[in-house]
Amino acid sequence: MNILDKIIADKHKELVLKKLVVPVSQLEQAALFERENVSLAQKLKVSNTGIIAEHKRRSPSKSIINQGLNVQDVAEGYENAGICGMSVLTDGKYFGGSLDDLLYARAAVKMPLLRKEFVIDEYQILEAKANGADVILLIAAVLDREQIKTLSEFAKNLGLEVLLEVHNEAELEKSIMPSLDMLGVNNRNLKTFEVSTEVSKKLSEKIPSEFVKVSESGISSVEAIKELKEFGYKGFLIGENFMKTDNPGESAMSFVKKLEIKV
Ligand SMILES: O=C(O)c1ccccc1NCC(=O)[C@H](O)[C@H](O)COP(=O)(O)O
Repeated sequence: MNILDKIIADKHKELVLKKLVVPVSQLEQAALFERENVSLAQKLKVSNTGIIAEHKRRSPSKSIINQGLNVQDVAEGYENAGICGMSVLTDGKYFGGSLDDLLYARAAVKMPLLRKEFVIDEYQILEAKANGADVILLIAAVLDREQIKTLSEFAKNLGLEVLLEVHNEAELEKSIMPSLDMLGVNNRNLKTFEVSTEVSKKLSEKIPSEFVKVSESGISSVEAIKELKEFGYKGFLIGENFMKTDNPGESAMSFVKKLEIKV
């Protein structure tokens, strides 16, 4: 079993328990359920920099990254840095995140928030909405076409945007459909942890132009972003590079400033 299989097996168990503790009706009654969505796709389309910065305490590939920070401080720092949106990892077992992280980030900032989760069930999309997300992630490596269609349409009906993540051509080909807003290419192979921005470059020409292209993982320099922009990418998801520092917001701010000079 690779790490992705293990995560998904755990998600199935987690969901059985969660549904017993918090019924759908409770999620639908949350005050944030009525909140109007802020579009990440629109922000990326008009931005010169396109940074989506992630809150990531630890990960299966890197173990501990930074466990000593307050998510609200990180969110405020990122917003002050002028980034386009924030990704909040909500998986507890493998990433040290929680839905509370999403809720606290929402309380702190106005910018679009992506719930970074291994979504396999509509219930998780309701949780995302109830806890202040604007965007959900769907990972093609763990979903078939029918599931991508059902889950993305469900999210769209709730007013959420959908970032669909792929890592190879087969995943991309099976996933293209109108209910997606952004197509993300993960430079990290989630089964082997190998990372290369060449993956984004190779897949770029296969992504239809109506989708906002996002390059994810392993990005740590403005030069890498400059190169990826030449392949049509408008969004750049960065986690560890900011989170490994004592002040991710300040790191993001100096990164954005350097990028503005270069682009
Ligand atoms: O990051 C991991 O080790 C990982 C392992 C298994 C599944 C997903 C994983 N990461 C999720 C992500 O996609 C990244 O957190 C995100 O793209 C940011 O990556 P980075 O800038 O390299 O921290």
